[in-house]
Amino acid sequence: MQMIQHPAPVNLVISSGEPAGIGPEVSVAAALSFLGEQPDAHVTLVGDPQVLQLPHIADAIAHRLTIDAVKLAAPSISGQLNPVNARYVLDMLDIAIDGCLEGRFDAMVTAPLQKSVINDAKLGADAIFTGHTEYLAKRCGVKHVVMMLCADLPQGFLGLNKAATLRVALVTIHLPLRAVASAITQELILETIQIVNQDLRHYFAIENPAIRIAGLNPHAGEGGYLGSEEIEIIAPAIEMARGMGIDVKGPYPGDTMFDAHSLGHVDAFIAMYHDQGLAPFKFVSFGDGVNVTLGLPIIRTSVDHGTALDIAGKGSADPGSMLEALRLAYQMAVNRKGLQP
Ligand SMILES: NC(=O)C1=CN([C@@H]2O[C@H](COP(=O)(O)OP(=O)(O)OC[C@H]3O[C@@H](n4cnc5c(N)ncnc54)[C@H](O)[C@@H]3O)[C@@H](O)[C@H]2O)C=CC1
Ligand SMILES: NCC(=O)COP(=O)(O)O
Repeated sequence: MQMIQHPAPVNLVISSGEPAGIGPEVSVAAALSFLGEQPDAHVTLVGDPQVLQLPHIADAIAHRLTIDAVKLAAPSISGQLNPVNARYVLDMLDIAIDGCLEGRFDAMVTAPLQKSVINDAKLGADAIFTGHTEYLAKRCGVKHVVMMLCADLPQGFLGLNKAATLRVALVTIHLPLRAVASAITQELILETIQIVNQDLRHYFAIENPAIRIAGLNPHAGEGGYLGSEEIEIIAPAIEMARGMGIDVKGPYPGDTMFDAHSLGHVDAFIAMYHDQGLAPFKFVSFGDGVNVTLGLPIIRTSVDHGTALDIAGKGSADPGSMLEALRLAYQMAVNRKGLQP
């Protein structure tokens, strides 16, 4: 008799983020919903049980949830940042990263942390802590990673005649605006296009991704009268990528690149800097978007929102983005393993 093998469960790990923010509460709520809908998933939730405040958990999912307890340095009060607990936040991240690198977890999902309090804690790092993305790149020994945000938009929204997915990737990430123009090089743009193209194929099962890329200046430089980066840097990088067989078009003016009609046939939009890409993204999707780090040897997804200190501990935080981050991490892990969901 032929035995049908049940695929191994997909193991996800959650770092529950800044303890004074909404990270712990959205992590618990989303993990329980996700385990309820996905019978072959296992979730390890990392954090201090005092902060996580787990409710009663139904037997049907309790055996697929593990708590990896990390102790806070000092009791946490919702809405009040305490640099003493910054090490705790990084320790949780390290547990998730190490577990993914060692193959104990298939993917990691991060709740929001507060960048400022990590810096206030002066943990001995020589560089400013700018976010998970850069921290993950460093910990994984990768020079270039790409931040990409994704959201499913329903039929009817923005006049869409069918549901579509908006994906927005960034060439530069957490940089002061005045540093952006000098950071943009042909090499950086070409590598960004290559990483987006490769990971959309690998993790998102898109065979030949169609990519649009923005210019830097108003009207994409207006033929050189409003800036020369499009002519000297961006267009040549696009040509190189096209020469490698990548379906990328641009540079488009940043203010008109995102149009609802293109959502059906563009798999990813690439913006030159944080707010060029994330302002339009959050305007249409805030609340259930997902932040993915591309170019890593591991899978990492995250929420599209911050620590929301103003509502932490009040029970009003929406776990929707965290749930979507779990769903996407699961799907990416399944696609990587070549398994059918
Ligand atoms: N993945 C991460 O770790 C991220 C961390 N951050 C960090 O978060 C901190 C605060 O950022 P802000 O710009 O103030 O943005 P924020 O997203 O924390 O808050 C903006 C507004 O949205 C509301 N909000 C956010 N998430 C919500 C949710 N799930 N349910 C209901 N309402 C929600 C907040 O109450 C607030 O009014 C910063 O330190 C930033 O670095 C920001 C984005 C992502
Ligand atoms: N705007 C997105 C953001 O700040 C999240 O950054 P990261 O912590 O995921 O690097």
